[in-house]
This record gives sequence, structure tokens and C-alpha cells, in this order.
Amino acid sequence: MLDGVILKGIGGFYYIDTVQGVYECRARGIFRKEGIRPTVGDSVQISVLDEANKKGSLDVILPRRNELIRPRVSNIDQAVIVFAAKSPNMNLDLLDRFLLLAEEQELDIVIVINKIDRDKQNKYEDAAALYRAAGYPVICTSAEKGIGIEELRKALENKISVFAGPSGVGKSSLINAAFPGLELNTGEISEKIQRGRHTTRHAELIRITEQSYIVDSPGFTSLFLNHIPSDKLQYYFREFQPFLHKCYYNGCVHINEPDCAIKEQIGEAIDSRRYERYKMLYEELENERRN
Ligand SMILES: Nc1nc2c(ncn2[C@@H]2O[C@H](COP(=O)(O)OP(=O)(O)OP(=O)(O)O)[C@@H](O)[C@H]2O)c(=O)[nH]1
Ligand SMILES: [Zn+2]
Repeated sequence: MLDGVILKGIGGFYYIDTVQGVYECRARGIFRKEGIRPTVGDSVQISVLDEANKKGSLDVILPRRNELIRPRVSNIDQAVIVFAAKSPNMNLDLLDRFLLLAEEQELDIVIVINKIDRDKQNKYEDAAALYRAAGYPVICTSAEKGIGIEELRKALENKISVFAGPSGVGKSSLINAAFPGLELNTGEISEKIQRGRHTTRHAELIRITEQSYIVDSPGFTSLFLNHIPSDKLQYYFREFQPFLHKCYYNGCVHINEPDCAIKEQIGEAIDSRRYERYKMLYEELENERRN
């Protein structure tokens, strides 16, 4: 038996990365009978059937740490959420939505602010400080000028990471800058998320170092949050966590209640802009629920 990771699945074959290279495997029938679908990112065990042609049989799927639906991948450790300092301008409302989705999946999170070479007044530092204070690691980069690339590479070490973020912020450029050997085609990722295309490509893992992989896919493709119950929202704001059980009322949602420990922290441990976004998202989720 050989340990491996499923890199991709095509037409009933799974391509499995092991210390001895990549093997093309069919899955044992037992998985189908048990309703288990081998998924990109799965940790597996294979037996080698034909070493010369690198063919094997996928025998065991180890328990999953987590499963993302879109893209469909398992065992993701980390979301790398990329925004640009300029062109397109940083949209913090959108950033908070990406954060919520990643928090909900219990992923580690790294925020990357790219294209800092375009921001002559260094306004991005404000956003970096805001999110660092909220408890997130923030890496400021320029794929073009090679700034912050070493730090990004370090952050990806020994992890399976998925990149997410709006189109055109430089996700592919960053990956290319950090791992020149991969030669990811910058146009390729955008092509995949063009709407109305029927060539739905499945997610695929790309090995970037010995034990690190990235998901080759547009990242979270759906930014709809309406599946999140409004009273759960508070758990996805990191900086709220130390104060959540200090409110006077059990079940406080920190909107209109008196003696609210969260509201007391606004301007202190909690930035008012983040609190405002919490309120806005709370109302949005409440409206969805009522409709
Ligand atoms: N000035 C500057 N331009 C950059 C930087 N990084 C990327 N770009 C440019 O921004 C454009 C978009 O970069 P991509 O890497 O394709 O962006 P992406 O996020 O992968 O976009 P999608 O594939 O649409 O999701 C390209 O023209 C890049 O050359 C940077 O650090 N500074
Ligand atoms: Zn409260």
C-alpha cells in the first residue's frame, strides 16, 4: 500500500500523487456501493498494479478533515483571500463575505493585498491594519515588483491552499511569481469562470512543493451567504470571540440589546467598520430568512 493524495479525477480515473510519483488509478467498486465519491484532495492508499505504466488501484480513502462544495475538494487547510490595493479597488464588503465563507468552513485564512506598487499613497496599509487587528494574517505583495512573495511562499508551506478573490486581483500572477516552474497560464483561470460556459472544469490540485498543494480553480465561486443562520454570523467575526459570552442577555445578537459586550468594544477591540458590516450582513440574513 502506498499513501497518496488525489490530484484530479477524469472519466473514472484518479491521478494520485505519492512519493513514487503520480499513478493513474481506478477506484475499487466498494466505494460506489457505499456511496463514497473519491474527491480531489482526499488522502488515500493505493496498490500499484503496473509500475512501468504507473497504474494502480485506489483502495482506501482516509477520513476527510473537511469538504468544500464549490469547488468540490476535500482536506483544504487554508483559504488565501486575495484583493488588490488598486485596480480593482479594494472592496471590503466583498472581502468580509469571502472571510465569512472561509470561517464557516473552518479554514485557516491568509489575506493577501496585491498590487501595492499601484497604490502610491500606501492606502492599503489602513486595510492591512484593520484586518490584522481583527486577527488575520495579512501579506502585502506586488507580483509585478516581487514584493512579499517570499512571505507568501512561506504561508503556503505544508498546506493545501485554495486561492479566492475577485477577478483580476492577481491570483495567477502571485502563484507564478512564487512558483515560476508552474507556469500557470494567467488567462486560464479567468477563462474557467466565464459564465455561460458548459465546459465545467473540475478542481485540480497542483503540487507546489514537497508537501504543499494549491487548488487550481477560481476559488469559492459562490458568494451567496443565505445558507448561514443569522444568529451564527457572530461566530464568524474573529474579533468578537473573546466577548461573545459577556453580554447581559443569553442569545444576544448585538444589535438592539442593552448591556452588550460587543457594542461596548466598538472603537476598542472591535473596529466600527467591521461592526457596521456585521449589522448589515445580519439584517441581510434576517431578511432572507423572513422571505
Ligand atoms: N501593477 C501590478 N499589476 C499586477 C500585479 N499582479 C497582477 N497584475 C496584473 O493584473 C492583471 C490580472 O492578473 P491575474 O493574475 O490574471 O489576476 P487573477 O486574479 O488571476 O484574475 P482571474 O484569473 O480573472 O481570477 C494582469 O494584467 C497582471 O499583469 C501587481 O502586483 N502589480
Ligand atoms: Zn451582545
